Amino acid sequence: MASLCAPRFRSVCLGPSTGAQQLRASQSLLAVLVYALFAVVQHAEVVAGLVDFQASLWLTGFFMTGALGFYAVIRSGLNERLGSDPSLTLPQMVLGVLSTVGSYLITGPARGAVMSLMVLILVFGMFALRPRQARWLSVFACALLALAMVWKGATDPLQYPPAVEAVHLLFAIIIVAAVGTLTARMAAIRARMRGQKADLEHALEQIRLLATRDELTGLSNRRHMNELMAIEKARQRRTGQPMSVALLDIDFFKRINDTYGHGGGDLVLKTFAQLTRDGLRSTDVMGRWGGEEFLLMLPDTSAADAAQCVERMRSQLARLSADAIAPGLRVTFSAGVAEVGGLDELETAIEHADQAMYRAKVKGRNCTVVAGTLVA
Ligand SMILES: Nc1nc2c(ncn2[C@@H]2O[C@H](COP(=O)(O)OP(=O)(O)OP(=O)(O)O)[C@@H](O)[C@H]2O)c(=O)[nH]1
Repeated sequence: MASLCAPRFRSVCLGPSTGAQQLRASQSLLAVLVYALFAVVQHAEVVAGLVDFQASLWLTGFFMTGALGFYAVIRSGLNERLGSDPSLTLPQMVLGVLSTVGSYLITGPARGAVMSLMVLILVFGMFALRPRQARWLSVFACALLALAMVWKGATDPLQYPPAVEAVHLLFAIIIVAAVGTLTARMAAIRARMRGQKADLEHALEQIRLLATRDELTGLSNRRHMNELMAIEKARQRRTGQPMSVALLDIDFFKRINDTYGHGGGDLVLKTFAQLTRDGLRSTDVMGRWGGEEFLLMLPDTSAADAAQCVERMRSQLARLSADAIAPGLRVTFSAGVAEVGGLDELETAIEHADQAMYRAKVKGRNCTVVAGTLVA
């Protein structure tokens, strides 16, 4: 029963969303509990005759309203629409500083203990504030405390003797400055770690791209093609659908290189890859198999349909004006198509496609041959 209630209680208190938003809600709820405890202690001070009841009531009203307000804003999700600090850390800490200074003003002889609360607030900031915010908060806390001390020293010197206030102020400045510096350092370390994490993610993405893509054409490389085909083959085994592969080899590519230079050859490869890829179904995958050779995988496609698809690519390529690459350049390719049969392994089908492509070359190039068919 308890285990059933716990998630429900959690969801009611922290909201249905998970991750960062739930963490924010739980932290603001924790702050509400800390303020409630603080109110209880303050009430004990009222009972002990150290704090005035009216003043305690006003202060308790102030910080409980503030804390519950922050919790309500975060629990409702409104904080996510409020700009760059959805955790509302800085405003929550400003509330903490104001409440602490308020408490210092009304606590009289026991006010020394209140100073430790200021440290607690700044330590909370260590985990969330940016360096600039942490410095700003330290200065704000010191300035506000100094004002409170000067004011009380001037208006209530019996309870707040100026000499004692001066000592309190000095200690407060030292402690707040030290904690503020540590907070700023911690924030800087966190910022550096965030940067390193982003660099690492970027590097991982680069490694993934390098491992799966052909650098020149942007197509899947041979290794990635093998992986994708193995996955597709496993799927095909389950569905019983046909699947075909086609090997496309640019004709007389050596001559293109010799005539237009290696740069011209590269441009032809890139243009060829772009053009042929654009005409494919989303499930078809085109990869660079080697040099000027490309492998096309066509799931749920018979060899005859695959050959038609390759012929469509051929007419698209024929319509391309290769003059943009080099005047008078004409690019054609020869292709071999093979169906990956029931028990045929992929390697066998690719071998058959390769042989068919070779026959297309022998036949005079710029044509497609389907494996297992007679060539006129
Ligand atoms: N520019 C460029 N050339 C490449 C690249 N990879 C391989 N090649 C060249 O592609 C040429 C392939 O030539 P061959 O294997 O003789 O084939 P081909 O000239 O296309 O003749 P057929 O295939 O019989 O029509 C070689 O000169 C390779 O150096 C590349 O990435 N860029």
